[in-house]
Formats: sequence, structure tokens, C-alpha cells
Amino acid sequence: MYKVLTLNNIAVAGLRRLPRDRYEVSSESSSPDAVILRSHNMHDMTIPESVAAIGRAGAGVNNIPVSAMSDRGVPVFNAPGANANAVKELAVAGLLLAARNICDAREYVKSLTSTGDELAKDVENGKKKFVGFELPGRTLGVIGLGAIGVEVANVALALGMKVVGFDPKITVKRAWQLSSGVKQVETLDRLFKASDVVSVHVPLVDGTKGLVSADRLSLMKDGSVIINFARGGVVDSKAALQALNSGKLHAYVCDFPTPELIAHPKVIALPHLGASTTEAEENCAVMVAENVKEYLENGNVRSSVNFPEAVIPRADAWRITIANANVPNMVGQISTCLAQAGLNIADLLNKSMGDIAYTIVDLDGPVSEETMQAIRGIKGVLRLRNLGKPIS
Ligand SMILES: NC(=O)c1ccc[n+]([C@@H]2O[C@H](COP(=O)([O-])OP(=O)(O)OC[C@H]3O[C@@H](n4cnc5c(N)ncnc54)[C@H](O)[C@@H]3O)[C@@H](O)[C@H]2O)c1
Ligand SMILES: O=C(O)[C@H](O)COP(=O)(O)O
Repeated sequence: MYKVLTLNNIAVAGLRRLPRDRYEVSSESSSPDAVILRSHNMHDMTIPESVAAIGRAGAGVNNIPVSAMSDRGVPVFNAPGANANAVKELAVAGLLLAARNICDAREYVKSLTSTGDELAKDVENGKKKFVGFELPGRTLGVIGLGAIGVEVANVALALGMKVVGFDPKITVKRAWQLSSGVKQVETLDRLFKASDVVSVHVPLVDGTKGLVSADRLSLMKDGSVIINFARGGVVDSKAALQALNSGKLHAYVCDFPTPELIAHPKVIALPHLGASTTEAEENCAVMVAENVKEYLENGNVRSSVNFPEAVIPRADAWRITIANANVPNMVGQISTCLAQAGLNIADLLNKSMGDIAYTIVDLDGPVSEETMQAIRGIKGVLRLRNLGKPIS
């Protein structure tokens, strides 16, 4: 029986992928084999040694101690692209809310107590305070052309905007999805200078902290808009508030409220709502549950942020998997241990990603505890799993 600890509510469609006869899924488990979560902060918790895999039912993994998990040989899975449409739709909504001053206009209407002709007069007199701007001809700058950024860029083009994009590490897959109408800019400064609206879609990592800074905001035209459905830390919020006060920014649309942001009349703050649609929650939960299950049962790795993609279809063989430091002669030492035990290798895959290497070995016989100990004793082996024969 595999034990899976959930740290957030995970859509039932995903949990159904973990059959009850083989999986015990609970929000309380002291020795789980895997953890599935959304935005729960794992940095503050002690992660049991029993945990062999972590599944983030979403995109961002800044709430998970990924590097510490790599050191333990534990893969962290996420659900790339599974909530991209949901975020795209809300980013476009945010753009329109800001461009047409919809939040202020709604508040104004809510505040009206008049009726009849008086109300009609208040409506007509009030509307001049909420004159907005249209999108065609304006320039949107998209920072981060991954699953979400590409969708936002493409839809903005369809709305008549000019679009410029910045992503030095765009993947081939995303480049194929990106409309040829999106112009590439070489530097962030150029993107800020060119844009009326900037939308950020990068992960929060050391290199993206405070990426939307006072200096970059100062390059923008007066009355610009920042849209942030990435992470709060990507935008220097003090600088954004100053830019709102000076008129450099017309609005800051943000999915990550702080007391200061909530208090500012020109901030449109939402409660981290980007991925909160039934469809996105189900897509993410299904993708991550399947990938965690595949890893637990078969050792195959798909969509991990710290492990290389590694898949061997299951044959009628005994399987072990090894996560180890990416240094020379690991496969040689592992093979020697197996040969000394008289085991014949039927199939072997060795892949690496950064400092981590991962090896799947299919064998013609069962691996004894003695051989497991010998492999565990090799310097650089982080985690060894004996999966036996496939579950029939
Ligand atoms: N508000 C929400 O509910 C919500 C939902 C989903 C994702 N997110 C956030 O959005 C982020 C992006 O999600 P995604 O699914 O598009 O991820 P993704 O991995 O598909 O795309 C991220 C892109 O950012 C690029 N990038 C990284 N650093 C960069 C930099 N310094 N400059 C320019 N580009 C850079 C990468 O090359 C990649 O193409 C997530 O990491 C998460 O933090 C928020
Ligand atoms: O990174 C993500 O996928 C989003 O921020 C969604 O977070 P959530 O699953 O907590 O809504």
C-alpha cells in the first residue's frame, strides 16, 4: 500500500487516479511515500525520510525545498501548462479591468443611493471619471514565454495589441506555439521602454526577484499598467506603489495581495485566483497524480523540475532505480555490484539533469537486500529503490 499525504485540497478527479486498493490518501500521514500539494509552504515543515516523491498540482514550486529534495534524491513533479489557460483568461480580464477602470466604476455604482431620474443623472455624470483606453495599437510586453506567457502573448495579438516578448530560455515547444507576430526584444529594459502594459510570467527564483524594479518602471510611459500573475516577489511592490503615486503607472494588477497593495486605490488585487477554475484544478491534479503514481510504481520520471525525463516501458523484469550525484563512473560501479550478484541487465537508462543523475535498471532476477546494501554504499548514491516486478 502506498501512502500519499495531501497538504491542500486536491481535485477528486486527480485523487481517483490513485486506486484505493493500492493507495491510502490522507491529509494526515507521518510516513508517506509521496506528498501532493498546491501552494502549501513546505519550507517550514520537516519532511519525513519516507517521502520518495513530491507532486505540485500546479506550476510554481517556490513553496517546495527543491534543492534539499534533490540532495535526498527525491523528484519534485509539477503540472506544466495544466493551468495555463486559466491564468491567461484572468490576465486578460485583469488587463481589461485596468484599461476600462471597471473596479472603480463598479464601486461608484455600488455607492449610489439615488433612484429614478436622479440615479440616471448620477450614472451619466459619474461616467466621465472612468474613461478608459482601448487595446488595439497599444503594446504589451510579456516577460517569460512559457506555458502561460505564450498564451497571453497570442491572445493579446488577437485583441489587436502589438506584442513584444522576452525569454532568453524559451523552449522549442513554446517557440512553435508563439505567434510569429510577437516581436522578440533582446533586453528587459527595451521591453519596458516599448510597452504600455507589462505582464510577467516567470517563476520566482533568485534571478527573478524584484525583476520589475524602480529603475525598469521608470523606463515606462506615463499611465502604464503592470500585470502580475507570476509571484508577488517578482515585482518590487514598494517601487510599484511609488510608480502608482507618481502617475507612471495607471494600475497594478496583482494576484498576491499585501496590506500595502490592498490599501492602494490603484491596485487591483486578487486572492491568488489565477489557477482557480474547475478545469485547471482537475487538469493539474490528474497530471500530477499520474506522474507521482508512475514514479512510485514504475520509477519512470515525467515532468519533474529537478530530475531528468526518464522512461522505460515496463517489461516482465525486476527493476531498481538509483538517484545519484552526476559524477563519473556511477553506472560502472552499479553494474559491478549487479554483476557480482550474478544479475543480468535486461535494460538500462541513465539520464542526468544538473547535479542529479537517474538510472533505471531492469534485471533478469530479484535483487537481494545484500546487493541493495552494496549499491547504497557507493559514494554518491542518494536514493535506491527496489521496485520488483510490475504490478499486474
Ligand atoms: N497566479 C497563479 O495562480 C499562477 C498559476 C500558474 C502559474 N503561476 C506562476 O507563473 C509562473 C509561470 O508559469 P508557467 O506555467 O508559464 O511556467 P513555465 O515554466 O512554462 O514558463 C516560465 C518561463 O519563464 C522563463 N523565464 C525564467 N526566468 C526568466 C527571466 N529571468 N526572464 C525571462 N524569462 C524567464 C522560462 O524560460 C520559461 O519559459 C509559475 O512559475 C508560477 O509562479 C501563477
Ligand atoms: O503556480 C501555480 O500553479 C499557481 O500559483 C497556482 O497555485 P494554487 O494551486 O495554489 O492555486
